[in-house]
Amino acid sequence: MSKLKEKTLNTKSNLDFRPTVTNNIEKPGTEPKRNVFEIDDLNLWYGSTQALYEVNMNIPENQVTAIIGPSGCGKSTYLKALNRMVEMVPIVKTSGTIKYNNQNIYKDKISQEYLRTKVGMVFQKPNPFPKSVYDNVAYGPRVHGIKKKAILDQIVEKSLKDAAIWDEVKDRLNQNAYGLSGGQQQRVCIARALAVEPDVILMDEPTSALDPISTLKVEELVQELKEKYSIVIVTHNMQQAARVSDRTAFFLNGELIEYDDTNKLFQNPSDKRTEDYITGRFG
Ligand SMILES: Nc1ncnc2c1ncn2[C@@H]1O[C@H](COP(=O)(O)OP(=O)(O)OP(=O)(O)O)[C@@H](O)[C@H]1O
Repeated sequence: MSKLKEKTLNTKSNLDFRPTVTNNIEKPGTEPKRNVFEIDDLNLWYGSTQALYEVNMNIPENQVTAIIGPSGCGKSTYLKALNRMVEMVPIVKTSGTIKYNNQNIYKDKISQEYLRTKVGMVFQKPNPFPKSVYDNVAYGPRVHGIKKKAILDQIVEKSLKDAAIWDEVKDRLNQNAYGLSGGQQQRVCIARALAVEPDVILMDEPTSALDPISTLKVEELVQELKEKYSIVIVTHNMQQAARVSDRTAFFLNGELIEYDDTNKLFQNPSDKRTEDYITGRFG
């Protein structure tokens, strides 16, 4: 056991210590990544119930950032705060700052529509529209005013290719997306998110409703997508976080307890509560 781990586990003062939150530790020799999101002192309330406490966390560009923690710790709330989707709940109040590409999403003149285009979201259960595969993917571009069939055709093909589903659906573009398997539907939903050219893709437990083979396909896809996009993924599955992410954040009771390089967090966590969670002592 390393000295740090031994100390963390055995020293009373360390057990009581405030969470250590470290951002963007880079491996020697790698270029530091730019932050696509910078979150400072984020608090969030549903009415009088506080769900997030003083969250400080930077999200690097072109990386996969995993959010883990027990049920009810605020993972989905945090994710939906990033594109202001959480405000669809009317009783939500926030304080603090969320900067997306250096712009304060609450103060600067960023419309919610623009933000949700650039910061796309994929949900736990595949939620295609009851339309053809083609119309699902073309939906966003059409809303943005693209009408020419040739351009829409290109966008649909590129998005489906980027979502690693083109070969499976290219001969059934006009069939209803409901006729696809759950795993295929989820990749069509990812293609639908990609079709409006986002920067960031937020994924809220995107594989929890999928079988192991479909899960593997989505995990491989996440690895490919980070070349072009920044990804934030909420997952209950710690093996999944360890497999797909570069950085991992552990939340507990609305607090960000620890945020670090994924290898570091799983192999040598700094906080006893992280250690307890990842070793299955609670949650
Ligand atoms: N619409 C809502 N109205 C009131 N409270 C809410 C609402 N949504 C979430 N909460 C509360 O906020 C806290 C955080 O919930 P959240 O869904 O973000 O947790 P989570 O970590 O994503 O949980 P899970 O892993 O079970 O999905 C919980 O106490 C929850 O009850």
